[in-house]
Order: sequence, then structure tokens, then C-alpha cells
Amino acid sequence: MYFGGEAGSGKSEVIKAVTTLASSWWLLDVLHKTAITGSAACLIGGCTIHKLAQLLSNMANVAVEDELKIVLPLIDEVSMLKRKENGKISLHLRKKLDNHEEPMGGLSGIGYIGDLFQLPPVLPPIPVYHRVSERSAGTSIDDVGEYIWHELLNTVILLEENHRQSDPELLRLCRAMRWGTLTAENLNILNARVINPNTGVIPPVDCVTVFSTNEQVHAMNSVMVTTWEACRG
Ligand SMILES: Nc1ncnc2c1ncn2[C@@H]1O[C@H](COP(=O)(O)OP(=O)(O)OP(=O)(O)O)[C@@H](O)[C@H]1O
Repeated sequence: MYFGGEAGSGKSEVIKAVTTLASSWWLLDVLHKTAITGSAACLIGGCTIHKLAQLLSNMANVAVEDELKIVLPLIDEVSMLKRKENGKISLHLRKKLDNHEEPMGGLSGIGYIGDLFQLPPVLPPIPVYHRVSERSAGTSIDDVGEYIWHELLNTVILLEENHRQSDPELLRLCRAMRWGTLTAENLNILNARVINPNTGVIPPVDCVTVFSTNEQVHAMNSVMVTTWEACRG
């Protein structure tokens, strides 16, 4: 199953709801929440997909739970998932569940969550959702990962309402950016709001700020720390 939708459409809320449901049925131990990066995994109270793979493959340097039970793995921020990683999870599940015939060891469900317009995988940048192989079921780990996504994914749920953004104008711009359809007029509006911390103009403390280099981040941090210290007297 794939749960998708733009930023703010409620994908994380779905994960919270599944967690609450699993908890109320005393099934938290079979729900394995994962994400590709550590920070994304922390946000959903899960582990990285690599940690899950390690647990499944019983690597010596991991505190392996003898009774590791897997019924429903969830993979968040799936735009960053590589074909190979999907294939590896399948391989590990086959071994762990002692079912070498079926993809994902015959698990009846796996939940992929994320917005495919968001960040792609770190190099090599072939996300699981890119169709590379024309074969219906190749044999390499990459092919298996791709096959599972393209041939076995049978339920797609798209969340269409945005619950985070209440400013319709900003939402329109964000959507145009997401689709890659920004017009010159859109760009003018966005560029008119670019703030250069070197000029001494600082944004409100509660707003999210995006920078393109670490140098700019450090410059902004310095300004904010100085301002904060001045406020404290
Ligand atoms: N059905 C809903 N009704 C009301 N508020 C909601 C609903 N779903 C989500 N929200 C709220 O909208 C905000 C964004 O939701 P959420 O973080 O789940 O989005 P997301 O799709 O995971 O975003 P991102 O892609 O940035 O991670 C949160 O504050 C959340 O509490």
C-alpha cells in the first residue's frame, strides 16, 4: 500500500493513527515504523530502514530481539527509497520469515508513505518508483525492489487536502513549485521575499527559513544568537 500526498496533507497523522490503532489492539510489537534517514525515523518514533535490515539479518553488532516479529513494516519518506534498499528488505524478510518463494517473505502488507515529489535518494539517484528494467521480474536486488513497487503495489491512497497551510496564496505557490510549474509571476512573488541576513534584516523568529549553503546558515545563527543575547540583556 502507498500513502501519498503533498507536504501538510497528513501523512504523518496517518502513521500516528496506525500506531494508535496498533497500540489499542496490543499489536505495537509487530508494527515496524521505519524511514530512510535517522531524523525522519525519530519523528515517527521508528528506526531507519537500515536498522530494520540489520535486525532482520541478525548482524552481530546489533542488539537483536530474539522474538522479532514482523507483520506490518511502514517505510516513511519513501521518495528517498532506492530500488536496492527495497530489494534488500525483501531478501531479509524472505530469510527471516523462512519463505523464499514470495516477495517480502509473503507478508500480507507493507506500507510505503511519502511524497514522491520530495527528496530523491542520495547517490546513485535511482528511486524505487523509477521504472528502469523492462523485465517483469529481474533477478538482481535492484530488479526485485523495482518489481515489488511496480507490480505488487495494489493500493494507492492519495491525501489531497492540505492541513498545514492556511494561506491560499502560499499554498498555490507551493503547489506550483511541487509540480514544477512556477511562472515568472510566481517567481517574482517568491523572490520579493528573499531575505539576506547580511543586510541586517532578519525574519520573524517563528518562521521557517531555507538557505542554500551552510555559510548562510551559520551567518543566520550568529545573528539570531546575538539578537537573543541582546533580548536577555
Ligand atoms: N485530517 C486532519 N485534520 C486536521 N488536521 C490535520 C489532519 N491531518 C493532518 N493534520 C495536521 O496538519 C499538519 C500537517 O500534517 P502532517 O505533518 O501529518 O503532514 P505530512 O503530509 O506528513 O507532511 P510532510 O510531508 O511535511 O511530512 C499537522 O499539524 C497535523 O496535525
